[in-house]
Amino acid sequence: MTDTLARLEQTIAARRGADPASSYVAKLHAKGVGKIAQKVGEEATETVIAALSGDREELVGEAADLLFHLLVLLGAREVPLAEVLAELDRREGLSGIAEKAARKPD
Ligand SMILES: N=c1c2ncn([C@@H]3O[C@H](COP(=O)(O)OP(=O)(O)OP(=O)(O)O)[C@@H](O)[C@H]3O)c2ncn1[C@@H]1O[C@H](COP(=O)(O)O)[C@@H](O)[C@H]1O
Repeated sequence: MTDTLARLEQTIAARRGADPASSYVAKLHAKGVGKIAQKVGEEATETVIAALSGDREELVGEAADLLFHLLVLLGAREVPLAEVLAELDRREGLSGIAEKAARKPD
């Protein structure tokens, strides 16, 4: 699974500088990070709607759109997927209570 996302991250990075007329990734970048963030919000909402509708196929499609646009957003902000995965790995090592404390130190 992470192989797929890592490959997609590389494809997105390679397409950033392409012609916006022939590349959706390049078209999004040309519109700026605000537009990319907006797309993530839209795809998240569509994912929620699909989950609530009970249409499994629709949910799979919307979740794929969401993950793709999230990778585009991370790339635009120069946050490598590996950094996000490392954060998830870190949390995996924490219990529920310890995780709460680690995330919200008082
Ligand atoms: N995984 C995807 C992927 N998922 C969704 N989409 C595109 O995301 C868009 C979402 O559709 P919308 O109707 O919401 O958006 P839109 O109407 O095109 O745009 P707006 O009007 O919202 O600005 C569609 O154009 C889809 O084609 C994707 N476009 C590209 N990829 C991957 O990115 C790679 C590079 O793509 P290019 O940059 O196009 O070469 C591809 O090989 C794929 O692996």
